[in-house]
Amino acid sequence: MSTMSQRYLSTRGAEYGLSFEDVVMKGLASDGGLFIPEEVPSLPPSWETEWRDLSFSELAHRIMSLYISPSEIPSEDLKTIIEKSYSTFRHPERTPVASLDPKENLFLLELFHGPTFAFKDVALQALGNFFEYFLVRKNVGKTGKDRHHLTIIGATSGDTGSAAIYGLRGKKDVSVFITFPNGKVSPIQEAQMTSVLDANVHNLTVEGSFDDCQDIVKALFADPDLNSTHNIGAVNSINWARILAQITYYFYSYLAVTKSPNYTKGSQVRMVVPSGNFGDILAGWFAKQMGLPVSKLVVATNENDILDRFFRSGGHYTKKPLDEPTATGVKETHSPAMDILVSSNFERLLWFFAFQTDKASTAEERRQHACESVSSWLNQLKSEGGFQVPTAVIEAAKAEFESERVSNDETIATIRETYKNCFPTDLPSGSPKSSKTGGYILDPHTAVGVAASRRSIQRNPGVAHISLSTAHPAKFASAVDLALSNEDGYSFSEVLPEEFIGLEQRERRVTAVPRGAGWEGVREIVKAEVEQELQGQR
Ligand SMILES: Cc1ncc(COP(=O)(O)O)c(C=O)c1O
Ligand SMILES: N[C@@H](CCOP(=O)(O)O)C(=O)O
Repeated sequence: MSTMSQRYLSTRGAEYGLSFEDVVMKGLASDGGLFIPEEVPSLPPSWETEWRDLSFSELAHRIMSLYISPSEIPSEDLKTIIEKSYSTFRHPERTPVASLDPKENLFLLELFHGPTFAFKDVALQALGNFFEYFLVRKNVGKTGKDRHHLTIIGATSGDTGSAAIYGLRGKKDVSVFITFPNGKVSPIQEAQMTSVLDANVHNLTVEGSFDDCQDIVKALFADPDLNSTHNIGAVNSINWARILAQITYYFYSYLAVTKSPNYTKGSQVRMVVPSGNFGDILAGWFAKQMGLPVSKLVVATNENDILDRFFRSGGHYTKKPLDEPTATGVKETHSPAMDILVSSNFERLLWFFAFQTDKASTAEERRQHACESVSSWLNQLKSEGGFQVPTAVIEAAKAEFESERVSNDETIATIRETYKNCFPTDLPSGSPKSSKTGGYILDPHTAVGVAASRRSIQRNPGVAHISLSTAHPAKFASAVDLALSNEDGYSFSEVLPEEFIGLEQRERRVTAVPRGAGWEGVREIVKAEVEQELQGQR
């Protein structure tokens, strides 16, 4: 038997009553919507005492069990999947917390201790193992063409791609295609992806931006031809498993911070999240909705600020700023993984706020209305470039969220000021700091979050802030060098993990999608490369 939080529906209403396996394997719903649980589960009443001293994997097991029926994945199997996923992390705590600025109650949640040094590993190590688990089960006793073969298609601005590749390389019955914007990911990120030569890994460069790559992926999901011949799957945060796996570190860090000697007992906790596609902070919202006592979630954007404009404009979600109608798309910033014009996961959040604020008397009617509202908003986004949500929806959103926009200059200044002024004494092993001065070295995405945290602290003195550190600075050498090259004791080579040494010189494999080939061109490449890969196995 499954509970409502273990059953899933599409935000646009065409599919409902799906299992966790269905939504993981499909990725995107057939109506273009995103899968969400029919209900957000509540926490057991004694969760805080019971969960306080659990390991990261044990905590993940408790949380995931609320969303995955044991009739689908027996509890012991789920435990094995989780333990395998996090055994690849370098730090025993998996996502440790450091006291970045104890005087200000500012903590940093380090999410970069996984194989590719970014927060995406937390979800993509698990997703790779979920795929493997379901494929092994589907293929018992099958051979050759009868085997279920999954074709993963993803878009990346740098981090999802490498984390997905590391989560899936060499796995049986799955091919992974990653599209990324040519020249717009950092050299280390590009090398991380293209130096993986396993036969089931395919990198494709696209002329354009991350949004162009994301549009190609969505068009491929909507293509009946490809879907009837290949089983298409997703690794982007459109895949529900990505959001689910990330919920764990919101609980883990809350419990870690409230146990820290640097935490003032009883003070409220805010969490600040550098945001692009809204997948990371959405997991925080699920945690809060389940009952995690976080007083506010703060969305931190770079100059690609559609989310910040939504909150500040009273609920207008629009690709182009109202006062900048001639703006022509995504800006290139020092935090390139967040150079995203449209945040795909926002649809999930809007669905819940539409559902919660609807006045209909039954949950069934409210669900249907929420699907209708979301479908109409997303249609408007496509046809008119934006939409306005009702007052009740923006008010509900503001009760849970605040937002900050951080400029390029502020990003660099924050990396510099942190290096000069923050010398945490409780640093986890593998944290990036100068061995001469002890100054902490932020990556530019994390710096966007820290700058937003500083502003939030000014308005809310005494409130504990957990700022999410989403990547290791070594992935973004140019921004870090720009901020620190003149600073005493700084040397980039010192923060370079041994895993990155020589990476850029390794042999690579990548296919360039011809300019103007569009999603149809990508489809033909996918078909040809899958065929070639399968022939190689026969
Ligand atoms: C390093 C880094 N920080 C922040 C983000 C933004 O996260 P999200 O897209 O889940 O909002 C990304 C990309 O997604 C990233 O790679
Ligand atoms: N920043 C991301 C962009 C893709 O977002 P996703 O979270 O939806 O996979 C990246 O690094 O690729």
